Amino acid sequence: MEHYDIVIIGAGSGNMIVNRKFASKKVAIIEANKFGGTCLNVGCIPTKMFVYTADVAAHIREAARFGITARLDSVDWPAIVDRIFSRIDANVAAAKQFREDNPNVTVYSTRARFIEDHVLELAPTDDEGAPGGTGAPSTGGQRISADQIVIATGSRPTIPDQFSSFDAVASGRVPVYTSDDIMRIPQLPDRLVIVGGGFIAAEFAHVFSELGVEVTLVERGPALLRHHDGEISQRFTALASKQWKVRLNTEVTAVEESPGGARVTLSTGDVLECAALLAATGRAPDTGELGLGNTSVRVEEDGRIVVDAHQRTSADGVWALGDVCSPWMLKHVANHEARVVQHNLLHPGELIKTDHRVVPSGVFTAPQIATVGLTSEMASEAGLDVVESVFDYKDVAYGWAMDDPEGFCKVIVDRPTGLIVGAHLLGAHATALIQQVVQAMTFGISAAEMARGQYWVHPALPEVVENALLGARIR
Ligand SMILES: Cc1cc2nc3c(=O)[nH]c(=O)nc-3n(C[C@H](O)[C@H](O)[C@H](O)COP(=O)(O)OP(=O)(O)OC[C@H]3O[C@@H](n4cnc5c(N)ncnc54)[C@H](O)[C@@H]3O)c2cc1C
Ligand SMILES: NC(=O)c1ccc[n+]([C@@H]2O[C@H](COP(=O)([O-])OP(=O)(O)OC[C@H]3O[C@@H](n4cnc5c(N)ncnc54)[C@H](O)[C@@H]3O)[C@@H](O)[C@H]2O)c1
Repeated sequence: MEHYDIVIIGAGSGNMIVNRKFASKKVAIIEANKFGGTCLNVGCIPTKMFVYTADVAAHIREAARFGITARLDSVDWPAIVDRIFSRIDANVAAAKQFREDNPNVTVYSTRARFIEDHVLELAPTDDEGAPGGTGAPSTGGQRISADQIVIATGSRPTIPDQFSSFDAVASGRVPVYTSDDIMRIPQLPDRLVIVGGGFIAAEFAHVFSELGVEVTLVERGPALLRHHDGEISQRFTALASKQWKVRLNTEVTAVEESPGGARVTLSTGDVLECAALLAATGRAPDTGELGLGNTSVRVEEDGRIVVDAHQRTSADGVWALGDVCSPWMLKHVANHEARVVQHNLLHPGELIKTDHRVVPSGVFTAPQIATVGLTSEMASEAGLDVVESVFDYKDVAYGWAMDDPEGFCKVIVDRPTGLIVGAHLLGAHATALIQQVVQAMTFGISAAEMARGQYWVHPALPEVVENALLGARIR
């Protein structure tokens, strides 16, 4: 049996662990699907390339408001897909080649499964599953062992259980797309039903509707993005309902084949006709086929691997990082955790801890949304004494330039300390504007210091954050 110093399962964020400091280590990286994982192949990067494309279309549609005559004549979907994936696919191939060229690294392009804490079995190499994989575990594959094993197997999309009871879906006559495959469909559907109302639903609704597709969102809860701050969720739900058809408190009760594609029956009794159906109903940690039952690695009820602050699992010498163990399924969190594991593998006597105190996120929809820290609801539940301040884009000069009627920035400040405990933005460039608040929160800069202890470029958009902070000044 081949033995390694370190084996990494999953070449998403796991792939960034190995650098030249590992040159003296014998390493194996096992990837069942594509190098780069979710973010590069089917997640953050392609979606944002589609979102930018959709934003270009939106600017053309809005041009008349600014006295510019422009018309969106047509959308060339194959050209859009080609621009995005020719770049991504080339990167994926280069990343894999780079690893294969590392003299101390062996790349296994297959699925791994634990036989015991430090022994893995590799599935036959024709197992070409989707991210997270579909291939059954092999019983006759090669076995390898390692002193240290890093589980970085990410997460996979979930499809509501009831869908498997629909004949048309179970037989494959009506495909249910997920974020894994919707970006490479051969042609744009005329009508798309998206089930779900979270991050993925909000981003794809924006993309497809700006490219000319009629979009209906079917969300089982009472609002979209409902785990966000209440004011963000409410305002976004209202704005979304103007752009797309939004069905709240609703579920899909039947899916049948129809001449145009699919006929979708809702719990309200309404029937929707569509050419394509996208499930955006959440993601689950990808542990299903890892054989964790053969190990002493503990798993939460929701399938997440239990890790301590150093990213150690309950099995000695087995680590985990990213979506497979994190309550935040976000790439910047997976990257941070990978850096912690990287350090800890190299310095077993000086372990460092993961810092999850200030984790921001952005939803690249229309309008953009960004958030960090506590929501108003969380602050109130925690019984904190806080000051909240909201400032609208329309009340700063750059908001005039953009003619933005709906954007706003909300900051939540802890009264006793003057420190910012949360910030929430809805509006253009929200995902960039949040970064300065992340910085203040991370380094303990108070709202007052942040507002008046520095210059703010005039008349730039960050003035909306400056003014929100001024509104929350305590002293
Ligand atoms: C549509 C979409 C958009 C997103 N947009 C954003 C965004 O804008 N910003 C953001 O922060 N996050 C975003 N995310 C989330 C982000 O992509 C993930 O949090 C991140 O990629 C997780 O990284 P990871 O390394 O944990 O897992 P992954 O990148 O998923 O890597 C896991 C790898 O392990 C492999 N694997 C699994 N099981 C096995 C096995 N048994 N053997 C061998 N290999 C295996 C998989 O094939 C996969 O390549 C998005 C996600 C999606 C789906
Ligand atoms: N920009 C980003 O950072 C970004 C983008 C995309 C995805 N992600 C990550 O991926 C994760 C998964 O995204 P997601 O949008 O799939 O999940 P999500 O948890 O954000 O949203 C899922 C939504 O689907 C709804 N839902 C679930 N089952 C349903 C059903 N049967 N019928 C109708 N509605 C149903 C839920 O109520 C929820 O609103 C996110 O939590 C996020 O961590 C991040």
